[in-house]
Amino acid sequence: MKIQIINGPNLNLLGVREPSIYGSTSIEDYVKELRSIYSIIEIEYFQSNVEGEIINKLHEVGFSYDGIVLNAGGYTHTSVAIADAIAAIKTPVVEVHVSNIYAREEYRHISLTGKNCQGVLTGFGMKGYRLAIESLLM
Ligand SMILES: O=C1C[C@@](O)(C(=O)O)C[C@@H](O)[C@@H]1O
Repeated sequence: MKIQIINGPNLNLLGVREPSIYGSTSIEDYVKELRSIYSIIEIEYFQSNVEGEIINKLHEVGFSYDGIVLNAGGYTHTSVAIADAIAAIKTPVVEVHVSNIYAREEYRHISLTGKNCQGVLTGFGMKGYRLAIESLLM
């Protein structure tokens, strides 16, 4: 089984960036932990601050992988193109947000991408990535 985690803009700074909102665990450490918990799954990690690179990655894995865990960061709220890419591929996508987007600024309450995903997990901290993997295993 192959799962691709895709993180969007600024999420390379998880652990450093606004720790009161996003916590202090780095994504590299968290992915290591996930790989040790789910040793039978191939978990690939990709991060980009560039919208087109996220779309290219969705296309690249979206017809062969078993699941995609996507945190599109700020593009969640703005990117018709990422939403279209999710709709275009075959692999199920689970959307994750570390923070609870509904408890924050109003412009974060809209997810353009969520509608094309199998489901959305928001506000569970880094645990959201694990919950998304669990949902893909069911
Ligand atoms: O970059 C991010 C991170 C985020 O996706 C989250 O994981 O909580 C929430 C977004 O609103 C924000 O732009």
